[in-house]
Amino acid sequence: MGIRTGNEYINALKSRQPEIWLGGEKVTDVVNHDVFRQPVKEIAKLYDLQHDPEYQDRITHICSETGERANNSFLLPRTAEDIKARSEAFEVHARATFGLMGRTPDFLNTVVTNMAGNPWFLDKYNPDWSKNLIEYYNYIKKNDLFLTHAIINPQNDRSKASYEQEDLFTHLGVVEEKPDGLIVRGAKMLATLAPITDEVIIYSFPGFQPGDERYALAFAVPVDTPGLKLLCREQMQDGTRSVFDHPLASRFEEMDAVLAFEDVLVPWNRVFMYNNVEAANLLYSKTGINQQPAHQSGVRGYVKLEFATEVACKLADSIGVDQYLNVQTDLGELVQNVETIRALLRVAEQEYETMPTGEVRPAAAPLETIRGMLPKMYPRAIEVMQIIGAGGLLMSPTAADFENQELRSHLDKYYAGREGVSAEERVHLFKLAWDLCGEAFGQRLLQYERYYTGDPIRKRAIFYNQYKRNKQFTSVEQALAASPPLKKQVTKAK
Ligand SMILES: Cc1cc2nc3c(=O)[nH]c(=O)nc-3n(C[C@H](O)[C@H](O)[C@H](O)COP(=O)(O)OP(=O)(O)OC[C@H]3O[C@@H](n4cnc5c(N)ncnc54)[C@H](O)[C@@H]3O)c2cc1C
Ligand SMILES: Nc1c(O)cccc1C(=O)O
Repeated sequence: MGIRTGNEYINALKSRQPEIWLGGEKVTDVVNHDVFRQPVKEIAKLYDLQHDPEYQDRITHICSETGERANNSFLLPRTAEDIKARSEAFEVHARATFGLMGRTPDFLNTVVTNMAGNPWFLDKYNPDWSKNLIEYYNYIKKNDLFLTHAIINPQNDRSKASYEQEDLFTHLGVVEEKPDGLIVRGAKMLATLAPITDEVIIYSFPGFQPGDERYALAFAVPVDTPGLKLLCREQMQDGTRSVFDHPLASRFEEMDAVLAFEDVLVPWNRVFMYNNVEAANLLYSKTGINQQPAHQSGVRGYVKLEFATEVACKLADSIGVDQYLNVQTDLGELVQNVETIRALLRVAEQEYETMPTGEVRPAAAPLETIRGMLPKMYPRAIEVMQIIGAGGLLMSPTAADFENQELRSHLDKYYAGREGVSAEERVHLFKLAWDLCGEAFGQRLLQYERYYTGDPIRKRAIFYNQYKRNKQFTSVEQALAASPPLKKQVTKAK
């Protein structure tokens, strides 16, 4: 099949009946459900871009092995040009959603591409696992499927290992082996966009301890596999609010779900790892899924930060406050943050690392730096937006108010911005900003930047420890060497 169209994606959703729970009810028609209708359309647009002559060659390539077209996120980079091709695809996808949808199909495509592109790692433990992964990669690429993933255990008691939780199967683990596969039970989170995807992939961030063997597993199943429940969080928009009043929230709600597996059968050919704490702890670093997906996240985060910065600038301009030094300083800081991320991305792409397998990866240090900085820079952009918009952010009338002829002339007068900015324009812009900096929708977007890549505190600590391990600190040694040891100096002074 190769690249799908938006319609093909939607038809695939229609052909399935996953068990989705939202607000105490089962969702039976996800495509036409108020909460999911528009997000489905936004994802469909991404699939359609692959067929748009303006974008096709920028975001897809002809696969040399199959002769079929595939998204560039399925390309395991082997040259600088491949990295560029991927970067371009990531950016096109991100710009289509202003970076507000983090788990668009390209994200997990990069994850599976890297797992399958490094079969040597799983081969060491069990050649069936790597064979299964390669087959799975070929399958999702051929059918251009959309995956969600859940790699974190539910919080429960974080001070205890999985096997120490009150119930052995609170966290997802293997119950038993059957002739046709594994029976798994328990929950995993935080599966973004799960209700509108085709497939679920399960693996984990490192952190397993001896005793956790049954939890040390990786597999993939269709989202409508019997026994799999998708437990959605409360929606942050109900799908009925006006696009004028909520220009972003009405379009880009990325639903998140806990995945609860109730004795689900995972066929053997979909098992990628099982019963191996060491392999589970090394999967993330050894197969490059700490690096290549971070490239996608970095590009998307850059687009989102730039968008938030532009909104803050337009907000300030619309009410004439960007003539003040304090406002200019805050906005300048945001623009410099955007430039910092852009520069880090370019360094990561140009100073790529070549693996013994021939794979090239954008450089780790700048990608890790983005990982560390975005969780601070994005909240800062939101704070600046709140400071600049001030009380005006709370005072916007609605589309219905503007449509009322009795009110209209009053609104046009009292809500106008600086000269040249009409009331409707200003209010529309302020509503867009409020979606980002006030609405629950915007708070989730902020929480996403803080945590999408794991715990930023522990990630930065790991980064420092790696830095220390690889660094000789030679310049400090050189500087110290210029002055003789203290004993000699004292002697000399005598
Ligand atoms: C909006 C959103 C979307 C997401 N989408 C996905 C997705 O699609 N798929 C997916 O798998 N994951 C997703 N993530 C989950 C993300 O991977 C986790 O949120 C992240 O790894 C942090 O884990 P946690 O939320 O369980 O926090 P916890 O690990 O429970 O941390 C809670 C707090 O305790 C501290 N803490 C916990 N343990 C320790 C420790 N050992 N040492 C020191 N401090 C500690 C942390 O610093 C933090 O402040 C998403 C997260 C968000 C917010
Ligand atoms: N956050 C990630 C994820 O959910 C899967 C794979 C990689 C990452 C990451 O940020 O490195």
